[in-house]
Amino acid sequence: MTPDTHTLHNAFGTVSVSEYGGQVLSWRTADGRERLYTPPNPILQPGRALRGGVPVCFPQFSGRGSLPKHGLVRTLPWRLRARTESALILAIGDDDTTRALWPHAFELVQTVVLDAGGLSIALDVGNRGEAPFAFTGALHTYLRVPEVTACAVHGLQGREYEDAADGSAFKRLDGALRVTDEVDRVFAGAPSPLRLDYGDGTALDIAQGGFADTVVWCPGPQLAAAFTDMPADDWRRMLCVEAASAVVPVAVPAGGHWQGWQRLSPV
Ligand SMILES: O=P(O)(O)OC[C@H]1O[C@H](O)[C@H](O)[C@@H](O)[C@@H]1O
Repeated sequence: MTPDTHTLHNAFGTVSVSEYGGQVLSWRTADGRERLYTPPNPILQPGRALRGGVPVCFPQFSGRGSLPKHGLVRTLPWRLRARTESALILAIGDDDTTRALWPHAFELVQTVVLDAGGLSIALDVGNRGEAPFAFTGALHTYLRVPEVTACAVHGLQGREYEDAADGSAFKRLDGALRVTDEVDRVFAGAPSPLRLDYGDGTALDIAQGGFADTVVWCPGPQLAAAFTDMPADDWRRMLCVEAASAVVPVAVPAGGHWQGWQRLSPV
């Protein structure tokens, strides 16, 4: 059965969110420009992560633990909890599948808002159990770009990062971040906002809160050629700028909540 996709259209554009993974799949600004990358023929298969849009990674970022890569919720059904003229709210809680791998009672509530400020996605992590838990995670945003090698990400210059594409070596970024090959960088305690200059006279401001880190990822030509779920040359069409808490796990006390968000504002 194809999971439902919910679409919201207002004066500021159109956004679509799938119940599969609670994943934002498309965001068009009022000028009709698609701002998120998804492959032309996305592979929708139960249990398989859907590439593109904004996957929600929880309770584990990437391979930083013993759970499946990027955690559990990107391959599970979420449900629409509410919608307004400017927001779609989706939620997921623990079930037998999640408890078998991660024995905690949780509820995630994702609020996707389309307004004059652009697109904002807020994630509320609730601990419904009687003991504290800790998680890592991210809003793994795939930004659509006209040509990634023409782009520059400003705001991270002078910052130290962990280079996951080079044995997790720690390095320092000189100048703007540019992409000519594989990039997989974790900036701990990253500043906000960043500015993505598309290289065509337009830009996107990327702000975040709650999430401590920013991860910038592009597979580059070699990795992309090995992917079965996107065309080999599409590494040029995407750049992931992810609001993440990847380095230091977030602790949520019993009955407590944590909130993190990312906001994308066209300039
Ligand atoms: O291919 P996926 O499982 O969706 O992961 C895609 C990417 O996510 C993050 O950005 C990680 O830093 C990368 O190392 C990883 O390759």
